[in-house]
Amino acid sequence: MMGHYAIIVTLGPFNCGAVTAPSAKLPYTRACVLEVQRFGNVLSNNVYRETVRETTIRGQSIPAGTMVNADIHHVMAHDPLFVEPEKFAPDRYISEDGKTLKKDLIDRTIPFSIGKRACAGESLAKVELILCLASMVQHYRILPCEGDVIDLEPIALGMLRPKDQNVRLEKAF
Ligand code: HEM
Repeated sequence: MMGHYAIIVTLGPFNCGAVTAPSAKLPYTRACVLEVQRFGNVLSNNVYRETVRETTIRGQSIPAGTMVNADIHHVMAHDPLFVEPEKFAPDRYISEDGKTLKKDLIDRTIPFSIGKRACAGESLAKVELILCLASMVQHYRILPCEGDVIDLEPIALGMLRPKDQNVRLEKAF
């Protein structure tokens, strides 16, 4: 609900401002996208890679030809910077001024992985996520159906898939 009001105040109710508005003007929407990606990290297993030569990491020798996996899910689900990481809480990203986002938390929100082989589509995907969420919330209130509770526990099948949910869309105006 807070996201809805923030978007309406920033962009207005009817125009297509979400398409052109700088996302810096939508801190709560950005916080929601970050928290959705942290909490519901879809590609939780990350992509397996194979070492091309023998290497050593923190004293641990890793032979060439070893399958390795950078566990991005562990960082987002267990880093102590995320207080009560099992809770869905977009507010955790908002600084005390209510306008800017906490950089240390953003730096540990890594659904696209990090380093040379990080997701090549990260910038595109981030823009799409903000636009999609802002445009939907600008026009509709998305609510659980009467008597239903939204179940945020994912189905873990290699990827973390959301369960089917029945939701109710109410025209915002
Ligand atoms: C929410 C959406 C997305 C998520 C969470 C995501 C996540 C990831 C992750 C975790 C990796 C593996 C990085 C690694 O191995 O360290 C990856 C690789 C990759 N992604 Fe995405 N991705 C998303 C959307 C996209 C889109 C929209 C594109 C293309 C337009 C894209 C293109 C790629 C490519 C080409 C790679 C392989 C990069 C490489 O091996 O160098 N992804 N993605």
